[in-house]
Amino acid sequence: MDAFVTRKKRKSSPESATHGATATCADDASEESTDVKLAILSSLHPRIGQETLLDILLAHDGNVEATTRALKAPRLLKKPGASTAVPAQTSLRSFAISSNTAVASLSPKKAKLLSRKGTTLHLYDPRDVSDHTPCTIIHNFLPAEEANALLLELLEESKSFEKITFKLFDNVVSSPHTSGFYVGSYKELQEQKHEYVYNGSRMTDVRTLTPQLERVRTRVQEAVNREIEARIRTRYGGRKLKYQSPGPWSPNAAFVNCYNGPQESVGWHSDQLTYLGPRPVIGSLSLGVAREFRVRRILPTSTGDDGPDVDDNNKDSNDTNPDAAGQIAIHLPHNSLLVMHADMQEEWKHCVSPAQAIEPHPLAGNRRINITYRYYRAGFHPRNTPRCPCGVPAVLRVVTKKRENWGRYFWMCHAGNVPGKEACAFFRWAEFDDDGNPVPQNQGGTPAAAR
Ligand SMILES: O=C(O)CCC(=O)C(=O)O
Ligand SMILES: [Fe+2]
Repeated sequence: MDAFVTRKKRKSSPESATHGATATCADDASEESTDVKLAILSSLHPRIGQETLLDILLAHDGNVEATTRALKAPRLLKKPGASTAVPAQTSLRSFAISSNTAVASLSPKKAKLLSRKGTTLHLYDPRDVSDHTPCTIIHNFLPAEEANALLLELLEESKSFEKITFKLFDNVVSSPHTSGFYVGSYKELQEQKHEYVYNGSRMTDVRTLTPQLERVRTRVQEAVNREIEARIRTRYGGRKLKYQSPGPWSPNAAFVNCYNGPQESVGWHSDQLTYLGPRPVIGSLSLGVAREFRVRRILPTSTGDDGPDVDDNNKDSNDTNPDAAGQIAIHLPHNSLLVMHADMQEEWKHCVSPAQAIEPHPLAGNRRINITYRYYRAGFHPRNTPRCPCGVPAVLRVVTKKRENWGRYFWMCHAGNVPGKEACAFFRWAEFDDDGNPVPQNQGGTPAAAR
């Protein structure tokens, strides 16, 4: 087994060098653990079952390149009676339970090792999700009748949902799914309509939480607070992250998304920090048709640009290589609660990509309903945050692409997202205390060019 972890890196062979991603995977894999190697092999050879892959990997001393070469040999693939069925589940946990040898060789893993350029790692098991992503998932979260009652209520609501429109460079585009926005009280509803700005516009359709949304909010709140505590204890070394709110998470708003059919989706993005503050936690409940939620790390580059030309949905409009970090797909079945933890929004992007096929749900047909419960922090109410000279509340963003200043937060003008309006040059570094509360600053901004 030592060979799995101590083998030195080899140079690419001329053969592998002609096969871009394959060459990279094979070279880098030589020092990694069995499960990582299996994940890579599974991505390179999706038609071959994991037990077979493990057997062949073991027979080749843990050498991924040799295993790949052997797998290309026709006798292995075309053996009469040999199964080449696509496994229903390609999760790390299933690698682990498929062989005692694999269990023995498992080591603590880092997500960055697991997903690779051009590959997608599929996670089904809650332990895999919490080990390899900044999320945790609870399956069968609500009692079945409660989940169904909420689903039916929101299917009815969703009949009047609309697509969100926003400006992307010079075009006005609309989201490839519909949504509705809910808050806890009439007062909050009025504030949302008159003080908050989203994508450069005021929201006209704001609703108060329906009875089921309200009831479920309490359950989500309790579960998410438990998950936050567990995450801090088990992953953050016992201390909350810098800027993470120390208080209990108490959701006061919910975006409800409806994906009607396999083609409806949401593109790669991070959720806006403007009203949630830094290091936010989000509780995301899925109902109806099961879909894949994909996540990937944001890779900083020396040339990356976090400047004003990036739209404020933090969409990947200027990302030329969205696959560079590899992707992890988290399976979201009906009645599952996904918690996006405090290390998610600033460091990872997520999306719900179009599906090739979906399995209709008995109550929802082709529809998937998703509720993201969110905690709008008082310190980030627009009356407490900077406003730029155009009169539009500034948006809060974080440097994620440039290595220089990576992780620094800033306020910038949002008017570029208002159709027909040009953004002004308002820019100011944001300052927070350790708990993520804004530190009062004088009002002046700095021209973007002077950064
Ligand atoms: O539908 C989902 O699971 C995710 C939705 C989402 O990312 C969002 O509303 O920001
Ligand atoms: Fe999101």
